[in-house]
Amino acid sequence: ENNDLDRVPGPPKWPIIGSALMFLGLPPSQMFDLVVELPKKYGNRVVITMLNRYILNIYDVEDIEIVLSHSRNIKKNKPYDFLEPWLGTGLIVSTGSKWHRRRKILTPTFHFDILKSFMKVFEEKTKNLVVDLRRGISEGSGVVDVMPFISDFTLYTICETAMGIRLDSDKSEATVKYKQAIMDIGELVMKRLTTIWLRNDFIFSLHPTGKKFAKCLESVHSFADNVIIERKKSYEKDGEISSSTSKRRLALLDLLLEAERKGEIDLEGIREEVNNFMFAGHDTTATALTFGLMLLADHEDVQERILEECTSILGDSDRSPNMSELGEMKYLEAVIKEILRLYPSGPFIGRKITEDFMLGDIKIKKGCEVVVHIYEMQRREDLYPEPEVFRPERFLDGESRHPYAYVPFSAGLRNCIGQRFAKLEMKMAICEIIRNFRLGPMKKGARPALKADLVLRPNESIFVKFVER
Ligand code: HEM
Repeated sequence: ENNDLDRVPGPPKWPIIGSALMFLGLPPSQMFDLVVELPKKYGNRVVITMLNRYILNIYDVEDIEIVLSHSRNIKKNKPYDFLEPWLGTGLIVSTGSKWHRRRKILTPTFHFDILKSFMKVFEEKTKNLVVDLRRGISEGSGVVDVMPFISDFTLYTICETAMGIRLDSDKSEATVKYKQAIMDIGELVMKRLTTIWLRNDFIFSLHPTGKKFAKCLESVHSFADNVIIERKKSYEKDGEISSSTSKRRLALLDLLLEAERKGEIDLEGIREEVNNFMFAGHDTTATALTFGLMLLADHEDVQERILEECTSILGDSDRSPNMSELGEMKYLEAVIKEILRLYPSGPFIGRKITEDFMLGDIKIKKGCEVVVHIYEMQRREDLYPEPEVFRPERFLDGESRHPYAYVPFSAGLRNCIGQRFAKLEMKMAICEIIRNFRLGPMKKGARPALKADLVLRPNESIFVKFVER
């Protein structure tokens, strides 16, 4: 049968296995480089085939707009299946009416007033981060491997805002196990994704990676279940959320329990969503902040402008900014935009097409997969002059740009539900770090190789010099 995708360029295809050979056994960083090379070699639309799969890769802003703004092609593609044992069919993986229902239940969770109530958590966790960094600095003679510090910070923050649990101060065995499992599980999923034979359920279940994955799942699920059951008990007892234990900080879980009472979701569904938010809200912001500190360390002028802006808004006071003050920080906002332009935490996202549609002059048929390459698009010379240069000013000088030229949080119906949460958290963290420290690079202009992971990651540790202000 005639398929327009057969006319689209791409790497050599062999019978049956298609282009799979070129990816086989590649370490993650080489895989990432290979993907980045594809449009340079084949143009703005590249087709890869694999067994019976057709995967169209797109890099052009107009194509990306058509795909992301499509109101019915909202199903995720194949690789997301491997997240299912962990995330179920929660908001990230679900589709169709289930996705619509869940999105409706969860949207109010990111309402302005609820985000405002999270500010206390952001503030407290940021203060702890500064203290931890100070310890790291003295242990490392001024040099810090930033990712582990930032990763703890974002994990503690999402955990407390989503479930009301303090992972940082709770040293009980279940909590320690949970933290470790959450840290390990993404890596194990990634290993499975990149190792062809581990994709088979039976082989995976017998392999050490699969066994470790099963253990992690057990810890994650039993921890989440306990939190939910406890919360439900006190919810039922009080008829409302007891403010003494929650301090009104359990917004996500509150809303979900409320929805359960109305019969809109069951306990299994609540567990799914708790897991979805613990995942989506942790690594994404951790990796963005880590790349951000690397870029800031290289640009002292940008640090100075951030500091000037903080001082002009907060004066001599050393208190943390509140939500409206963070809103006034337009330069910091541009800094965060520029960080996420260069290092979007989700470098590419995929769809499985459920309804034929036209992508310009080619017909995309039901069953094929489309991968939107956010990372490469946001580094296109025609959209961003000197694309590799970190220059927050490009978001301040009124340059006009295609509305889909900047989509680190995706766009359309399946955009990131947590984007305002993420921006507030990042703003608070960068603001407080810059107020306390002057950052410097280990080697000016050095950029780590990147690797394809569940989120974009550096292939090696990122070290930054910290000097107390
Ligand atoms: C800098 C940080 C972040 C970035 C760059 C980011 C990016 C994205 C992207 C690109 C998507 C679309 C994924 C896809 O189509 O497969 C997405 C979806 C999602 N994000 Fe984020 N995200 C960030 C932080 C957060 C945070 C903090 C939360 C939660 C508190 C969150 C929750 C979600 C959820 C639940 C979805 C699925 C939404 C749906 O399909 O309806 N994200 N995010």
